[in-house]
Amino acid sequence: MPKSVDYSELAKHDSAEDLWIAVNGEVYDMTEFAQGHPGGPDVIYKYGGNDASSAYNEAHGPSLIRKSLDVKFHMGSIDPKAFPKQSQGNTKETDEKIKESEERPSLDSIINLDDFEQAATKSLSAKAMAFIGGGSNDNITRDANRSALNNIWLRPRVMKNVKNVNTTTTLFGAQLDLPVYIAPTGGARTGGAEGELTFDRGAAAGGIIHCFATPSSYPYDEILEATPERALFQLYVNKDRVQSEAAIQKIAASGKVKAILVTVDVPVVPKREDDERIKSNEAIVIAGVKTTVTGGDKKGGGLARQSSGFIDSSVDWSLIPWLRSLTSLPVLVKGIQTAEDARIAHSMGCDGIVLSNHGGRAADHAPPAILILLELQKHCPEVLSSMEVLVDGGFRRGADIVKAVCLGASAVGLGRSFLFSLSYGQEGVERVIDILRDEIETAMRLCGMTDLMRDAHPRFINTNRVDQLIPEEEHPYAKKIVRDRPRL
Ligand SMILES: Cc1cc2nc3c(=O)[nH]c(=O)nc-3n(C[C@H](O)[C@H](O)[C@H](O)COP(=O)(O)O)c2cc1C
Repeated sequence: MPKSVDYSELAKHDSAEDLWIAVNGEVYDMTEFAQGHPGGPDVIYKYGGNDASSAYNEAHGPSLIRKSLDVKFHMGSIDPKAFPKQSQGNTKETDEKIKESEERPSLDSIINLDDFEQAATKSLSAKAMAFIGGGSNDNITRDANRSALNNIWLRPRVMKNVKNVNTTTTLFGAQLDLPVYIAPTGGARTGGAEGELTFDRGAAAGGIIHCFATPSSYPYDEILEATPERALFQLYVNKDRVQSEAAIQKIAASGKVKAILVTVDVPVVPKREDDERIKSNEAIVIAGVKTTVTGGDKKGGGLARQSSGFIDSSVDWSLIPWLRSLTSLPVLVKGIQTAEDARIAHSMGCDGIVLSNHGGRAADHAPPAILILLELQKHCPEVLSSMEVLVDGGFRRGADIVKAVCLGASAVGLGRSFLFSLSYGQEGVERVIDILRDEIETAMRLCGMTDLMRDAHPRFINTNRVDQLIPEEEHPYAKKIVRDRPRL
């Protein structure tokens, strides 16, 4: 019989050094856990001594907290009616943010992937939209991902009998109907429905594959249970390596995970200003909680930057042999942005790489994803022919995917579009896949291709408008300046 905790007892534990919160009628001691929370400690501090159910439920599956914490941190049960009116404001906050679903367009009226983003503004909170939609700093790379794709032209060939077309492919032993996967997005429940669980079911129904993220909204065993056959797993290496080892063992034991994508492009959480603005406003209401974060520094809100928490920023290439010693699953490095690093990954014996700038959420001004693919074509085509090369960032049209495959990509990942589709549950996810299938097949037919993976070739595209953006390996004229006399 769990101990019963009353509100006055909960309310006493409201500081960073002694932090209890209530979630869905259960009280947990979060003092130790808060610092390692993937979303940063502040959001937990904010609810110290109080009910955090609404905020928790927006981004997490119901059982995650119970399964992530040692049983000794479960302090007992609390009757939700025990909360005084003002502290039930959390629910009101969510109600205000989750707008009336009647405003939302019907799924039938959604005809492209941008429509999903537009529709999501009707059902998601401003905070969720900022978290999902935002990139780093000025969003230069986020937006350039798309504009670079838009600057690559197709070269349609005609009279090719395109009555029947084939878009299927194989990725790490998984048969896919399309060379497309759901890119890993932490806390997918922020987009709606059952986050990762909905992605797994939707990907299976639509004949593609989902890569679930280390900071998932649900415990891994629940995600794997919802996965009929196959999935990919994205790994952020934890400062506490034991936790990463345990995660790898758990996902490998399921037999469903086909490959591990280890993400290396965010050794620190960059400055995500869209997200930070909203978080920093909320930080003002952190009342009576002792925390070193006060809601702003000279660079801005700063909260996202201080939530890098669990990611190990000391990771270097010795990571690859370490991963190899733990698992025989294929290992891909996610976040490769130069030909130099693609070559190193190749020489380290990785099974693949993911060309990605994290959807413009890592280094702002990093190159657009499709241009990294061109850089590899120019400087190290051997990498493309001997490893699986995945790419993500800004892909929104079937023709975008055809362009990437023409340049040698094995498959293309999409993050935000799938998150926005969650507002419509599994049907939304399947609809994204159907739209992409239709657009890919149409682009193939219009260009004279019948079998995508066989026929795709750079001759189907014209990259003249972006070719001057592909760097030489050495700067054409600038040299590192070594001073030959001491500074004055
Ligand atoms: C809300 C959100 C959360 C993300 N979380 C992760 C993550 O936990 N791990 C990771 O490797 N990439 C993460 N990504 C990056 C995606 O895997 C992918 O690189 C990016 O979304 C592709 O760009 P797109 O959104 O323009 O399709 C995230 C992206 C978004 C939008």
